[in-house]
Amino acid sequence: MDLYINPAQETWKAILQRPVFDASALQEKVAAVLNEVKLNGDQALKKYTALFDGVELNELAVTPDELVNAVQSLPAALKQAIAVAAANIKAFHENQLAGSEVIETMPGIRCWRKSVGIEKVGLYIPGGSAPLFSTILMLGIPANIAGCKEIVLCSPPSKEGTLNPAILYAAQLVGVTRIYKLGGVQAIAAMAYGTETVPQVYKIFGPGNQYVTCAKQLVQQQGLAIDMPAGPSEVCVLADNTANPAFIAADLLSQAEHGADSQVLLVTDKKELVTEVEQELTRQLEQLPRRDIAAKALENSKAIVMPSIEEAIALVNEYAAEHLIIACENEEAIAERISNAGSVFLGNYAPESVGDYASGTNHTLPTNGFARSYSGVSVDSFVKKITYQKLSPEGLQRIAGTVTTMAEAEGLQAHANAVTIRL
Ligand SMILES: NC(=O)c1ccc[n+]([C@@H]2O[C@H](COP(=O)([O-])OP(=O)(O)OC[C@H]3O[C@@H](n4cnc5c(N)ncnc54)[C@H](O)[C@@H]3O)[C@@H](O)[C@H]2O)c1
Ligand SMILES: N[C@H](CO)Cc1c[nH]c[nH+]1
Ligand SMILES: [Zn+2]
Repeated sequence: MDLYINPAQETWKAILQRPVFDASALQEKVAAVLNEVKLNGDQALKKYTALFDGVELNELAVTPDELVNAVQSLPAALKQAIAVAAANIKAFHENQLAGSEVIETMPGIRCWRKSVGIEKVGLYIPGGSAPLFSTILMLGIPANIAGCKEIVLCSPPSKEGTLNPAILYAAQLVGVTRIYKLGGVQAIAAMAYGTETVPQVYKIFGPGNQYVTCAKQLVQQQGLAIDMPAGPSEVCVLADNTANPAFIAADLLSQAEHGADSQVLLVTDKKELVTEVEQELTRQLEQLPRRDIAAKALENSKAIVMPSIEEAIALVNEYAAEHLIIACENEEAIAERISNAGSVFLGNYAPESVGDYASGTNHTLPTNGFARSYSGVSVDSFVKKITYQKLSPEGLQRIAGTVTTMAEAEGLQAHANAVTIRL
């Protein structure tokens, strides 16, 4: 990790940059794949699956036999863990479905708003380097609560042309309606445009690598809704002298192991803590099966010593991390002052990985500074909010003058007439 001590404010922006890659070359490559799928449908999907995933598929859809086998083959302990996680995620998200209260703005004029599930949604489940079946719970459960009717899922196949049984099990558990062996740009293209096999959806959800994220952004420019740019995972730990260096190192490594393009940050007012955390990182890294990936991510990562916790909070808000852990005394008071973060973990006993799997909050979160303006996925992401109104004859009489005066001032006589004709 690069170390910065008391950096001047003018340097923060440069220090807090995410790992950069050549976005122009990426966009060109992604746009070409999107276009080919749009033109050639399934044939292009199979071509790119062979090219990028190294497998020739005859069938893109998962078969009923594969679904049955997945349920049978999954260990009972994993099914039990998935059940506990799913129950917590359901409990947290169910509470988000807002009721439709009727507001009488004037006597005889009643207005209300109702959340209606987006009919067809597409879920992208990453699977390039790890089969993230937990993401199915994070997307499928709110989609279900929202009342989405068609829930399409795409995830990259293995070299043997299979999907991990845990992916197939979780998909069935949350009520996914169609499952396809498709990854990367080709998966996003299939759901965005539709092909002979894959139905077109109205909104695409889910995290992914740089190809997936770029494809989602390009189809958004073409008019399709997406959840948000949820790219390489990040965590920022804000720590003072009450923090435990071994816990911090474990938290940093938990996100570093996602991918070489992940970034983790330690921000503290205690210089010695950095040395202690670095020693722990070395010790814990050696024991990780994904140590090569995590070690690469640590090369993109930073430890920043600030003169005070006050300034550390300002820097953390500037960074807008996907995940923020506050391992400080007065963590609740500090949390009140956080204005930019995807999800916040308070105290020494809230490791970020509990949020990744099972505490109940959603792990599909904005990365790359997008937490300044985007929220993570919730039930809201899966609904449209339709407004309604009903007026009585007396209600219309009451508001007529207001509307006709305004319509005539805008020079829109037909608007005014639509009111006066009824009086
Ligand atoms: N922000 C969040 O909420 C969140 C949540 C979970 C995971 N993530 C992130 O999701 C990412 C998952 O990435 P992943 O790679 O493991 O899986 P992935 O499923 O996103 O990507 C795999 C696909 O990428 C495509 N691909 C690979 N190399 C390519 C190339 N050279 N050209 C074109 N396409 C190519 C392939 O089609 C492959 O199927 C990680 O970066 C992780 O940090 C983020
Ligand atoms: N940390 C990821 C979001 O950035 C989510 C995840 C899934 N599995 C493990 N972690
Ligand atoms: Zn994670």
